[in-house]
Amino acid sequence: MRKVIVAGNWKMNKTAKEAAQFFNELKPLVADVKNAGIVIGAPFTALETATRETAGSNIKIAAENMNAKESGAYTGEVSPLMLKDLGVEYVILGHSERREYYHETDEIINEKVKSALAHDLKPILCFGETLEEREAGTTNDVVKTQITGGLKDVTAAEMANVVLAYEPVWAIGTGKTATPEQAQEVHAFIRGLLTDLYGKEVAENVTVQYGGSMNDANAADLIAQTDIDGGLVGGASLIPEKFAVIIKAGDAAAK
Ligand SMILES: O=C[C@H](O)COP(=O)(O)O
Repeated sequence: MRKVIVAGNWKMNKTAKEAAQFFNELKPLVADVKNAGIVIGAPFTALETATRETAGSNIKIAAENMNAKESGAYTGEVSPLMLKDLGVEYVILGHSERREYYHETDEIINEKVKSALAHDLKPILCFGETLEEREAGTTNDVVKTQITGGLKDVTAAEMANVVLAYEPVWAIGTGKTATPEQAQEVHAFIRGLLTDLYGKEVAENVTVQYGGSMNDANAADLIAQTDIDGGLVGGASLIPEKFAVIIKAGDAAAK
């Protein structure tokens, strides 16, 4: 059964104190959510607070990145063992901001995906085209390259623990959300690609989120699309009341 998951990606926002306040406000707003998964991606410095404040609740915690290695001379990096030690369950990987600002390639991202799975962390693998690539008509080529590159050597069995997030770069942080039709067109392509890679049964059960200016006003129409299974939300996930509306839209769609 394909799971709808609504995830927030706080990016470089919220101190540990602000994170505690956020969860105190969000938890009562979504306590009755039973059908959709809820995940919050928080900065490394807020992860311990986040897992403590959500222990025993229906909210799971994600890191926003990780190193593929378990330990070593990698100044400033955080390992999968460190994330597991904090009770983190998911890790966002391959976000376009990591690809753009920190030059993460499909090969680097694939190593991280495989390491996350090897350490019992669930990767949320991000991918998506730029405006130039969309205008050039190469959206499907870009999405195929990033998915096949990011999932290289990932087995059909491991796909049960993988979440995919289609995030058109031109929609991230811009307020220019893809229309439900635009998003569904690419999500249908992704479903077909997964069928080619892993077979129909696996493809039908992979959660594929949409991300890119999803908010409380447009979430329901996006998540209502056949092949959109929730969202990966940036700006709108920083505000408990707004993010609760998006979570409830996912919960309604999951019924
Ligand atoms: O990971 C989240 C995406 O980057 C979307 O961010 P946004 O909702 O602020 O456009």
